Amino acid sequence: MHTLHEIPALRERLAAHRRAGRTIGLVPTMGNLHDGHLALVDEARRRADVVVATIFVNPMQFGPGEDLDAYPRTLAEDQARLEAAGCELLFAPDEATLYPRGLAAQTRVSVPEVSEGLCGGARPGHFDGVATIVTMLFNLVQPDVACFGEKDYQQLAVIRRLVSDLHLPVEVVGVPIVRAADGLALSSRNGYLSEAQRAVAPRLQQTLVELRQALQAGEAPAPTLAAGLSRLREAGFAPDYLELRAADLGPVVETTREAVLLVAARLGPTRLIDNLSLTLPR
Ligand SMILES: Nc1ncnc2c1ncn2[C@@H]1O[C@H](COP(=O)(O)OP(=O)(O)OP(=O)(O)O)[C@@H](O)[C@H]1O
Ligand SMILES: CC(C)(CO)[C@@H](O)C(=O)[O-]
Ligand code: BAL
Repeated sequence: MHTLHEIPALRERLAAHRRAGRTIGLVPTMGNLHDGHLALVDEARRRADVVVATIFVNPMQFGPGEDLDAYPRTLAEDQARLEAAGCELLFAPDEATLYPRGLAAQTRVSVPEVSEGLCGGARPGHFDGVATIVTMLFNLVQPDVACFGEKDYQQLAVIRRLVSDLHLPVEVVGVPIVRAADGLALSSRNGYLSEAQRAVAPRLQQTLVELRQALQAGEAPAPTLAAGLSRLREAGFAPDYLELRAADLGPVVETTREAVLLVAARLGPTRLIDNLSLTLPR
């Protein structure tokens, strides 16, 4: 696997692959890779000839007081994992390479509606940062296909809308959430949890499973979600939100069948997210 830090070297290598008629699959990440990221690499390998991963802890998507500085940076371990997973190219630029004029002067991409509420409500400006960097990575790599995790459900919806609105020639593929044996969705931020918090963390997914059962049994959403919030607080979480939305993140209406439960909650300083799809009864 080749690790590249500069844009001209990336363009040169990608041009050679394109001249040879190879398709390109992109896996954007912030590094500190785990089996969830490797599932994206596997999917990209199935769908394209050459897999390009990127590692960049994007400052534009972090708000003041968030964990930009603390975010784990583990390049050597990540390179070994990507190489073993069959990734051909790793692009790991630094901030000055991607934002040479600095963040304040940077052109931004904003995706209305789908960026609002949920994580967009709790983290103002976050999805502008995500949409901007993903647009930039799409322009730099020009992939045929790009893989993103369904764990970041709203992010995936934002990226799908961005690709649709700007007519970008890339196929966006969502990859199912990879979980630990006890159900906790894998996340780099799980590494922030103390042993005691790690023991509590699976309650997040368990609560979603319980709520899904109740909703599918025909219980009304509002009191069911209120009971879920109480259960999370009793377990020690400080929830940012717990919501039931239509699968496209629109509001649930009388005719909605395909829906999704979405949650973000803090355990101490660590912010965890999760979601669970469900079919609502008639
Ligand atoms: N458990 C998982 N299953 C499937 N995809 C995942 C999982 N965790 C992360 N991803 C996906 O990997 C890509 C890179 O995500 P990122 O580097 O932010 O990882 P992360 O572990 O989710 O980190 P964070 O703790 O910052 O949310 C995203 O598309 C994300 O949805
Ligand atoms: C898509 C992404 C790599 C953009 O920085 C990031 O939001 C992530 O890791 O999910
Ligand atoms: N996994 C999405 C990146 C972020 O939390 O900033």
